[in-house]
Amino acid sequence: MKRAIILVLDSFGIGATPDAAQFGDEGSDTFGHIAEQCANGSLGRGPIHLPNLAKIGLYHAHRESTGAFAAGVDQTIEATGSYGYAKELSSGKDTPSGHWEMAGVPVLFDWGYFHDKTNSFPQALIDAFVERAGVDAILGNCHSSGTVILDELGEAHIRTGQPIVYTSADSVFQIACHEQTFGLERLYELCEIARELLDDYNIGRVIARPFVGEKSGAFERTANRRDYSVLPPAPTLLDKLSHAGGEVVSVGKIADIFAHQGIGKKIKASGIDGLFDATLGALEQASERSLIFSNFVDFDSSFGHRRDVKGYADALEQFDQRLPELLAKLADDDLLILTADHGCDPTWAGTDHTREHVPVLVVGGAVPSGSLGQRETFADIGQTLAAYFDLAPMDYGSSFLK
Ligand SMILES: O=P(O)(O)O[C@H]1O[C@H](CO)[C@@H](O)[C@H]1O
Ligand SMILES: [Mn+2]
Ligand SMILES: [Mn+2]
Repeated sequence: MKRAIILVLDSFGIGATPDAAQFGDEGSDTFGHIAEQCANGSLGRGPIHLPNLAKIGLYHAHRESTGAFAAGVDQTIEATGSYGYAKELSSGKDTPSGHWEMAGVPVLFDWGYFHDKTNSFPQALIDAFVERAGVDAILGNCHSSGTVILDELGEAHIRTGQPIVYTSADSVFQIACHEQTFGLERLYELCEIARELLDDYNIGRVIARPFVGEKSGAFERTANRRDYSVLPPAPTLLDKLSHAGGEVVSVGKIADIFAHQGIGKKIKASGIDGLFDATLGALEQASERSLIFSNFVDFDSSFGHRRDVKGYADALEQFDQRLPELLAKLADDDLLILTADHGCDPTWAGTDHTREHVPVLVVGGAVPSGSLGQRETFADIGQTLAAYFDLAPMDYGSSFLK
């Protein structure tokens, strides 16, 4: 059977790219810095232990990317998979760019951004949004971490009914509203209004950020997050496979990231275990010529952006422990690719993504084992899958298949 699985460990970078300085990210290394803090004892836990990822080449890929093994890892584990690391061709270090590029379509234009840290949004945009949304005003209007801003403005939002609107270094317009007092459906309506208004500003995503709780310090964001993305700039591997009669199964937020283009089945799940279970379930049901595409968002949203180094390390180990279950379900011709969409070094200043190499770890008989070396673009993944599924070649990338 020919089935492919892509697991995206959202934000799991393995070392700065050569152009990282242009992003203020020179020296960033999501995996390396997590491993370093685990090994030096500052987190109150021992060295990081990812034996199953190491067996398919994670430690070696990181060493090729940075020049040295990560601190405290077991260097004696032999890498039996195909492993390498990839640079990003896209101009940004955001989630849609990373995912579209791995599906063969890099983002070569510049997104629109709201650069100002305060009073971030143009008055004309705020006026149009407030009027169409039927609210008195907005709260926020600044750059912020999504959890910090809830502590600051969550109570005011409940009191006034005014939506909290914020952005970051990403091309995003995020709207946080309380699920009960404001209403989830109404939040989604506001996001659709914003999506229409923001096309003029070339903004990649509007994100609904529902939350619950009553008081500052006790607010929690829920799994009902929804991303409203613009369409990818060209047909992706997903479109091509779907048109050729294959099936693309989205697990987690993949469908949202691709603006629902080229997706057959959509499976929602949350948490590392929930997403892993959903991926295993999808694989059990998958027929010939299907692609299961899973995004593990928690690495990014719960740990990377939160600068929670221990949380990130623990989550990686949790993921690693689940990996053998998936490997055991692979048929001979299946192809499994583990990768990431950008970095989000939890030891880095600020709360934004970091411009990093991503791991490219491949399991499957079709790809020769050993080092895949440095890949010039994430699009090598899309090109490999196009070849694997006998589709016309993508415009970018070169295949790992010989
Ligand atoms: O701080 P939170 O709300 O998690 O926001 C983060 O999540 C957004 C989408 O990945 C990014 O733009 C980043 O700012
Ligand atoms: Mn991401
Ligand atoms: Mn992110």
